[in-house]
Amino acid sequence: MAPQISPSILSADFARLAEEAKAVEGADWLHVDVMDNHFVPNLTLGVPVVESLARATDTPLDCHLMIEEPDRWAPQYVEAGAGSVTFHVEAATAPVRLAREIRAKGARASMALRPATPIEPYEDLLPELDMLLIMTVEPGFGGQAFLDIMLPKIRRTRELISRHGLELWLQVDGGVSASTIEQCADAGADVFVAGSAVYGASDPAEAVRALRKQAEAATSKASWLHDH
Ligand SMILES: O=C(CO)[C@@H](O)[C@H](O)COP(=O)(O)O
Repeated sequence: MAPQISPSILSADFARLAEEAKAVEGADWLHVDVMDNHFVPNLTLGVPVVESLARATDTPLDCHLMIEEPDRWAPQYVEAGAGSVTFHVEAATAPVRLAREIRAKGARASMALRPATPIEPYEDLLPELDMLLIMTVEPGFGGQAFLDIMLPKIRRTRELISRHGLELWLQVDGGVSASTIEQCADAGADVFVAGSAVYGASDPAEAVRALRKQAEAATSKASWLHDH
């Protein structure tokens, strides 16, 4: 799959969300950070804002739920118009049932891992998912430095995906920028969330195009793409 870019609205101006969503039309997804001040120490937005955003943009919404009780809430984000819903495995009670429910309701099912959560215990769950998100910062805030100690986990996850012959997308989120996106692509990521690198730029749409170009160039040279 060609690399995809998903600008994170956490770095956008929340008073102008519709305009900010339009400013990145041309991106593959709009990444919507849902935080409840329990799973992470920050509070953002909920179902009604996602419903409004879905009406305001043609870009599909990639909702990242950094919340407790995702089993209860995730289906409501599908109903609100999300094209992809990511829950955290650390918060989910029944991740397989939840992934199946998200898919049955018509969205892509995605599972996220905090930096300290290993992938190996979840190998058998991968066929239930459309995307796996490896956090490359501690979730909660935009603008943090990329954790390069996550690169081996990205590589191991890409190997598992290839070994099982899965179509699973591998997303990275946190500190992804012009300085780090190539390392992520080389390690095996193919969906890139970028907040400050897009909304902090003078031309967010151009920042998306530039990140995509870098990711495409790095992916075309990456061994994971050619060795399998
Ligand atoms: O989920 C999160 C933070 O928890 C991210 O989506 C950030 O919003 C990404 O922001 P940058 O690190 O790219 O500035």
